[in-house]
Amino acid sequence: VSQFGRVVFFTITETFQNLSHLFLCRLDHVIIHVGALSLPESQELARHAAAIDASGIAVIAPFFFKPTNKDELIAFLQKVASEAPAVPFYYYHIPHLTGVTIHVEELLDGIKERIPTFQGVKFSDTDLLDLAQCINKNESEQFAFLYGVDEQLLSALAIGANGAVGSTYNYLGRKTNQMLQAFAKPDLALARKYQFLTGEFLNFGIKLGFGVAQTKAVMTFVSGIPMGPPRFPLVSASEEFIVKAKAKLDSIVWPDGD
Ligand SMILES: CC(=O)N[C@@H]([C@@H](O)[C@H](O)[C@H](O)CO)[C@@H](O)CC(=O)C(=O)O
Repeated sequence: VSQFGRVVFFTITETFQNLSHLFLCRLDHVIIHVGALSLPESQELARHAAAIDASGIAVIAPFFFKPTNKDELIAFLQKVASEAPAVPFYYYHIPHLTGVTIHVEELLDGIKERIPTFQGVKFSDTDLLDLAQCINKNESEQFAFLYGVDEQLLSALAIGANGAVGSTYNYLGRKTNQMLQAFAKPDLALARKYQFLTGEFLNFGIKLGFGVAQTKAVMTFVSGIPMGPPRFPLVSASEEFIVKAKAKLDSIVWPDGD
């Protein structure tokens, strides 16, 4: 994970239909998301992930009856993690979807004592101050900080994120790898050029109504693998979106042949 190895991170219930395709390629790590509104359901998913030798499990904060402070959130996470006591555990922070805005910096304080398998965070938030504090305060730990706002990955790298998980890597992965190489050199001007391409595509898509359904449509036309429709209340992307998104992506991916 920390060397940007190939990582797949998904929700069990969302992706069973695609598993046959998944197993056609070699993956170094499979981190299974086992979060759910119901604690027993989440625990059952954690036990299942352990039984099938997942490389890790991840959990979002429950978002109907929400934890209101760090202790409540840790207590919930601990009850899930303890069902898979030998499996590395990741907290999946995605506050704009869960509505749980407890700072990760706070959560990490003493987390290893409560959750010995704690391995890191999937950080899907634009609050880079929180991420920076997490990294700064945990330098002596080997935590993985997997950033999840693709259009801001370069900024997260600059403050020490050591991995990434995101939807655009399914279709702008090569550009992102080029960005990582430029960042490692370091050639920041070149890295920015690649980062801006992701932003350009998303900005274009957002104006047409971009979300999970549209991501599935893009992944389908890029890979040729049918991703299936989204679940209600989401509805499938329109033909108009698909035609325009395809043209835009082609103009971004192919102009210089790389
Ligand atoms: C809300 C959402 O879908 N966020 C994505 C991003 O990759 C996002 O699509 C991208 O940054 C565009 O905004 C990831 O953080 C989440 C994700 O890939 C996942 O949960 O599988």
